[in-house]
Amino acid sequence: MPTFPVESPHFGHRKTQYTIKTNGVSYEVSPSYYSYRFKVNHTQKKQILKDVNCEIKPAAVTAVAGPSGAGKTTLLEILAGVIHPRRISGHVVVNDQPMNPTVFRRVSGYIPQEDLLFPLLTVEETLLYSARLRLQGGLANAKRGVSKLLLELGLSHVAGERIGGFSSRTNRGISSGEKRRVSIGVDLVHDPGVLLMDEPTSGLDSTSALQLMLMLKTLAKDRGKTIVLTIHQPGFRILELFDQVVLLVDGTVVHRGSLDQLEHRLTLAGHCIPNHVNVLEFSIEMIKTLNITDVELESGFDMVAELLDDRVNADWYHRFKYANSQLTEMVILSERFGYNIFRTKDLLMSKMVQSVVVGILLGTTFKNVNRFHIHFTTFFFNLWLVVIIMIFLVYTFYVICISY
Ligand SMILES: Nc1ncnc2c1ncn2[C@@H]1O[C@H](COP(=O)(O)OP(=O)(O)OP(=O)(O)O)[C@@H](O)[C@H]1O
Repeated sequence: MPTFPVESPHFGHRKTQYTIKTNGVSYEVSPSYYSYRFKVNHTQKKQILKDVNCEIKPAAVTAVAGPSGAGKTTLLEILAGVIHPRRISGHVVVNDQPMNPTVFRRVSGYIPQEDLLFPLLTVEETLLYSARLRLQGGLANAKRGVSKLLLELGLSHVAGERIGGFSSRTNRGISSGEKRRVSIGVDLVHDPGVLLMDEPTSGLDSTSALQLMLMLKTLAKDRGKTIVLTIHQPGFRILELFDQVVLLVDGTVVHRGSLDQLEHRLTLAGHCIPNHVNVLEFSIEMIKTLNITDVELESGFDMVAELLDDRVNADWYHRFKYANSQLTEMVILSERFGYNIFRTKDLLMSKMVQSVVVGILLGTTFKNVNRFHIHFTTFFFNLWLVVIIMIFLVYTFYVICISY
């Protein structure tokens, strides 16, 4: 019986390649769920993906393209195991076995559209904390991995610079392209076999976008990574780097395969692609007129006939080991938190003072309760005051924590 390979990561070591297939995947959102998230009143279920079949090939770059709202991000979240297979109909299989999202998320890297980085840490520190959390072998091994990664991502020249805020003029930090590469680095640090990226080139100028895509292509070609990304309007040179394209419209796949095949289909359907427009851009424009029944979809893969039972999933799970103990993780996270706090001394002090003042004000309002002959002793007043102040302090810490 084949087993799902989960190996402890080693930099430079060629790891197992991954193929991901979706078999008849549909995704519906129930009214209560999306009313809550999107604050709208709907009574009917909303179907976001309909019967999606596709194959994500190993050691290749696959682009999921389509007009806005086509369901690209949703498909990527399903492929990444962010949306649990229980919430979809159909199957997602990884190396011919049902996806176990818990394990899969650990052997893959999912990079959302927004860069979720700590603005006050430097590029090197950001990667180092991620490496310490995800790699075995302690600080020395993490440092070795990070210096290799900095070179690979072309970030050595900004290693000591802070990431910086997005709107802050005083703490502008590194460029958007560099931030994107750091985000990729954070997920690349444990050498995952699969990288899933939502709009990696959005907000980048054409040169930075091309550089980033060239780097991803190298990762796929030279290091055997399975790369899936969503993309909006790629330029001509970026298009050449895609090994295959999954074109989505209204939650349905209208093309999967190479761009040459897409061009061939458009020509067969009687369309003439203008010289200055690339084939993907043109097909997204023409998508409504592209009759998908005219030309059969390329049959890129055989359906997985038989899915293995849950015992295999259990086996995957037990074979996986975290790089560090929970205690070590807590120490590393506390250290990172401390760093951030230390670098925001002014903010921390003002929040502390604010908490104490508000706590005292709120606490003293209950002093008058005595006048209404309720038996609160001085002890209870003081206790109440301390509780209020503590709640505000914990809240302040929490707010600072989630802000960074
Ligand atoms: N949880 C949800 N509840 C309700 N609607 C949702 C939910 N998730 C996605 N949608 C809707 O599904 C559709 C597809 O969303 P998705 O974000 O996948 O599209 P997209 O192709 O990535 O769009 P864009 O290119 O603009 O980012 C959109 O109309 C979106 O509003």
